[in-house]
Amino acid sequence: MKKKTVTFVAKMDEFLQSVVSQCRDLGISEDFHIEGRRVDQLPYWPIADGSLVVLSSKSIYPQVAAYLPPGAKVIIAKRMLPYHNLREMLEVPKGVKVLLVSDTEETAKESVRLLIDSGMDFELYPYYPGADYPRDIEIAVTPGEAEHVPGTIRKVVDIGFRLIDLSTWLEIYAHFDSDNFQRVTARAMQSLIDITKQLSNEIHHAHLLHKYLEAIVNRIEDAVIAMDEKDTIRFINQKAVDTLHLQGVPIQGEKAVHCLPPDFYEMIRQCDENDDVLMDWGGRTYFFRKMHIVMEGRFFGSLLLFRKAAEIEQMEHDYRMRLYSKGLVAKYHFDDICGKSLSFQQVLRIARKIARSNSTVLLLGETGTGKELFAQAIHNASPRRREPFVGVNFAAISESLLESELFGYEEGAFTGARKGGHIGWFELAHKGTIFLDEIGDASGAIQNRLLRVLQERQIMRVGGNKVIPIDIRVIAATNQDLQCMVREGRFRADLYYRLNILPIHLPPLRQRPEDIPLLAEEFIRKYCQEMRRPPFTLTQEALKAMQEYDWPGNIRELENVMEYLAHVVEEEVYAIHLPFMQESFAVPADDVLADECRTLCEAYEQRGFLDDVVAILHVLKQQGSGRYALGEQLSRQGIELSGQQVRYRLKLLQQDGLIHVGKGRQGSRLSTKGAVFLACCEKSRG
Ligand SMILES: Nc1ncnc2c1ncn2[C@@H]1O[C@H](COP(=O)(O)OP(=O)(O)OP(=O)(O)O)[C@@H](O)[C@H]1O
Repeated sequence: MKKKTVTFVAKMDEFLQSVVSQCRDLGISEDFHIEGRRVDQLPYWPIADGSLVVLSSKSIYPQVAAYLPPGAKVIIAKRMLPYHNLREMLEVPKGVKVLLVSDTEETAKESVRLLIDSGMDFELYPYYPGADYPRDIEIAVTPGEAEHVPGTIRKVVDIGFRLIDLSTWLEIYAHFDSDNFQRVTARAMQSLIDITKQLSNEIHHAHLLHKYLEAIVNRIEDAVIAMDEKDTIRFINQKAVDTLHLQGVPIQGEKAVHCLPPDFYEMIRQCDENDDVLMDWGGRTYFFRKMHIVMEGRFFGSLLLFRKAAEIEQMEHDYRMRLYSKGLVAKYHFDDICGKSLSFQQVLRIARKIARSNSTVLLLGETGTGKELFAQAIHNASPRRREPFVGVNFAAISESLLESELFGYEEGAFTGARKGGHIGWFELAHKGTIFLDEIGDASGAIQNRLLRVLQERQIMRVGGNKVIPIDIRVIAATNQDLQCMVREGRFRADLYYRLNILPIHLPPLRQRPEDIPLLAEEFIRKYCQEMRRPPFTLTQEALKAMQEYDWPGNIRELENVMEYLAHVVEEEVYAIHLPFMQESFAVPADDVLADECRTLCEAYEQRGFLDDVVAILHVLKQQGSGRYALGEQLSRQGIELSGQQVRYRLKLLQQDGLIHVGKGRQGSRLSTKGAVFLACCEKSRG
């Protein structure tokens, strides 16, 4: 039997195409011959006689009327939203203003009604070409009419053309007295069941995702609370529940003001967005941060993160310990640097200022003036203090190793290269400071590579081809005259200018003698404490000698002298105790003490004790010692003396004032006279 014809008429092709696919999906094409006409095609493509005519909307009837076959039955299609596309609508945040865009006022309003009926929770505004609309709307939804969306809209969700609804199909089947409509409803129901299944799967997935996120947030070390724009708590993790002692209190979905501790709520209310603050609550200090949750430009609430400050300090401590274990830590601070002379105070002031900047520093000064100390103090006073401090000494490492140590190397870069490659000092110093000590000793080849690193702030490992960006602050130091080296062509001028941005000149100790007593006292305290012995004092005579001395080794030399004295002197230090005086003091021709020592020397020789006595005094010159340890030391030198013999000789030396014998376990030490005596004996023996 020939199929009856149903002709659909619409303004747009897209509508007709969607009808064709709907007919195919629901099996309608098996019962009827389906035709489609655009309104503008009707003058030259007539509708067949006997065809049932279905119009896409009432509004086109006046344009169609003239082309209807005589006696043709006309139905106005009722339309429904394509539910299988509504999923996209779920991505639009709830409660926002949405523009519903269609081609006519009638269809726009109808679509709004359909969306509201389907439970969509938006503020919907119908829009059609020429209509007015609130300008703050940023999202539009359209049933296949995207070309009408105004240009101010940022995001468009096209849910596709509205479909013909079941009641219209029923009308079509009824018109032709066909019984097959049940099959159509069965298929329509099946497609609804499919959509429902799909949605329920998605809800299941969303539920799983929520659980998954909950598990993650519960594992975060921070306490986390998320509140919506009305201050209702939407999420709280276990850490926050424990910290605020909220176990068993209903929280999720409750107003924060009703369930959080009042003083805590007040505190978070006053906190500014994105501000890291330390706050005291419940007798503890917390590190606190509040962030606004903004999506699609709309405020959705706040996220609060907080944590005990002590925990953060512990973390920082652990991190520093890791750096310590790798030796990447600067231990000195400006407070450890002694010196009250005007010239030194001036240097300290400049260094403190420079520390705050990120620029390259060049420390200049003789050996032992404190260049490394300053480099560490500058790092520790800089914003990079929590990051690594890596010291490289160009004088202490061989040229062959230097390049690979500085820049690292890739696996297989050379014979003996470690598996997996090796990270270089520049990379280790990333985010921190690199201290290039004795830079004047860098070879020409290394100077070239250093210059490139300083210019480009990136390195390439030896044997590698990957450029690694590095963020480092450079502090260089030298006791050489770099300017002179540049003039002589031994140091690259461009490297010198790259380094000499913030120069600091450390004065030699001889130029600030007023600092000597203070520094000496500091070192006496340090070494006496270390050796667990009572502190000694410097006599005026000793201090004068120290202030007149040249100190070629500067503060390092002063420190060594104080360490030496801590070993060899008892209570008071005279000039003669000072090692640098001993050479000049050795055998002063007209000195009474020297005469006395010479006589003693002869006396010991006559008694046959001289070798033993000189050996004993030598041991005690190196360090103070108890009787038993002294015996052992002498035995190692091949001088075998019984305990009794050692005791006897020590008694003689004490009587002659050559040693001081300490109380109890303190042991014996060389005296000033002992030092002169030793010098005399050595001199007389040649
Ligand atoms: N102003 C100071 N106060 C206290 N200690 C100091 C001071 N200056 C230097 N020192 C001490 O002197 C010793 C030498 O200092 P440092 O190693 O920093 O000198 P340097 O100029 O880098 O020497 P070099 O050029 O030989 O490497 C260190 O033990 C340091 O602690």
